[in-house]
Amino acid sequence: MSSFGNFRIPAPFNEPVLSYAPGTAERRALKARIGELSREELEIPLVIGGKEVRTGKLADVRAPHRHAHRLARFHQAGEAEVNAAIAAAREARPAWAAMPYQARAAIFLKAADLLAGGWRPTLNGATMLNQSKTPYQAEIDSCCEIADFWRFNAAFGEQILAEQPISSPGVWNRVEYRPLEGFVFAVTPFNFTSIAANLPTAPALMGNTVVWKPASSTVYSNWFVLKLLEAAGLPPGVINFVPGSGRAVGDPVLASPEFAGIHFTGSTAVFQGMWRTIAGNLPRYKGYPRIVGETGGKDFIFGHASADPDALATALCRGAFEAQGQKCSAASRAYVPESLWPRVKEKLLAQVASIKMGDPAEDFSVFMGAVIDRGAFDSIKSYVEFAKSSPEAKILAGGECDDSVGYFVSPTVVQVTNPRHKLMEEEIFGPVLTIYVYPDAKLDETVALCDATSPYALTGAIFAQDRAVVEQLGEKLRDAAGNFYVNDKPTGAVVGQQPFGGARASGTNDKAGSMWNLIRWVSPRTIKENFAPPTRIEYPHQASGE
Ligand SMILES: NC(=O)c1ccc[n+]([C@@H]2O[C@H](COP(=O)([O-])OP(=O)(O)OC[C@H]3O[C@@H](n4cnc5c(N)ncnc54)[C@H](O)[C@@H]3O)[C@@H](O)[C@H]2O)c1
Ligand SMILES: N[C@@H](CCC=O)C(=O)O
Repeated sequence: MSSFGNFRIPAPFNEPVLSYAPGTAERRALKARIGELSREELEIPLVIGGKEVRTGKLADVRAPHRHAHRLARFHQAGEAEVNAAIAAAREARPAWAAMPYQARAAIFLKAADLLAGGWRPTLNGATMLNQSKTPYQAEIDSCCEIADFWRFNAAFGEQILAEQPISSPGVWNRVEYRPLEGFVFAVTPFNFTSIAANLPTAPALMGNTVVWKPASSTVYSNWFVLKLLEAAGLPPGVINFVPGSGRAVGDPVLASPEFAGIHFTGSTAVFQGMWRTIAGNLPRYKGYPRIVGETGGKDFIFGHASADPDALATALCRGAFEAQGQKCSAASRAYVPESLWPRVKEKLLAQVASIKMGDPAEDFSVFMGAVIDRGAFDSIKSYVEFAKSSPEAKILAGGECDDSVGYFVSPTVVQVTNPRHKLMEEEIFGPVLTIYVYPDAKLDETVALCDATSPYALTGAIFAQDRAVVEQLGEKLRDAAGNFYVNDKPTGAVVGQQPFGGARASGTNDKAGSMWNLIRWVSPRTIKENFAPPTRIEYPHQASGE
């Protein structure tokens, strides 16, 4: 980009969601690409300073719905590779930081266009195979949300740079938004390919260089994100790809004096552990590292007697079971008034009974795939078993767990008599919805329970037609969710429309895909230039006379 024009970032737009309905071109292209991907097992290296590195410490990535199907083996990083990645980030930083903002943004804008075009079936196919997502769930994640992150972030970054102070006569005040001094550590979760794409690229857009640790279970789909960025022209060393176990990568990264910030999404326990490590390491860092983390949730739907019962039941079903309930935003606990329960129950159970579960990459008619891996399966199963043995819980639907072919947990609806039941409090991160039916007359105390029952505050939804009630619930549940929905399910936030993130134990609420997130990756420098600097030290009041 030359300096002979004030170039503007093209206006961002949300990538349209394709339908994949029978007979469509996108369906044919996706099926063909899934076929190709399924036939080839990858061996995935680390990528440090643009060079592939093989450690020989291999781990598998498998298709959750068919664990016999190995998608890839990947090389895992140890301390030596982490140190090499930090060195590569250091080396790449000066040229990357010096590149004009518009030139950096152009790489991500190009990546978005490549993704929306020829790369679409690859990213969606890889996500369907690796995260067991249906065509729709893959499309909104690994195509649309990634493209949206890249296009909107480019525009938000431009907005930040345009934010300038006023100047008095004879003075020109300026603020430059410098990248952080050091490297940024991006640590990404398994459940959204889009989050894996956003966490390293948001700090990179603002001029930082990055060490990226993907989740071990999804190194396969994440690998294609890296290849796409390379195809769009990302220079070597800007994002260094270092898969490996959490501690093996995390500990040496957090011990580095050059560590300048972490961009994390994952569980609350891991984030809190890393925060403690960072606090302990503080004296060795050059500055105060930026700590940005979006974490767990125990997301609620609160129904009022004035709600449309069919809309409420549908939101419960879609909100709880899409993507196997493995969205941090998934509806996990619900409060339904007695007066509405018979109709809601009937509709919900009919919808759940109609859910087809299976291999979503093979059979496009399924609604749910498998949960990500053995660890997730065992953990979710333990909650289902707990519900089965609890005198305060009754399983209304589902409750079957079968890992013979894939890690399948059927969509499970549990009714509890105790609103403080373990299943109402803890994040399960699977297809389990727990419902407490409350007496209509106890609305106020049930709302208070909803607010206080879990340590999280990520997403929440209320269903009511009575406007006064909508206002009242919005007020009383103000701090219970960072993303709050009225008469809609609590999942499916769209970049540019519903900036995403929660508070309390759910994270730092820096809102992924927003200006507020990008501001965390810069360290502003204020510059005052005086056009006529004084040449004498005296002030006018010192002159003689009255
Ligand atoms: N709030 C949000 O926006 C949001 C979005 C998606 C997922 N999530 C949350 O993520 C969780 C599910 O994802 P997950 O199972 O991948 O989470 P996780 O915490 O198990 O893992 C997240 C990442 O942290 C890494 N990690 C683990 N220990 C580490 C350590 N000591 N040092 C460095 N890295 C380490 C993992 O390898 C992985 O890459 C759920 O709790 C879900 O609610 C939150
Ligand atoms: N942003 C996604 C959730 C991301 C967490 O897993 C949603 O709104 O459903």
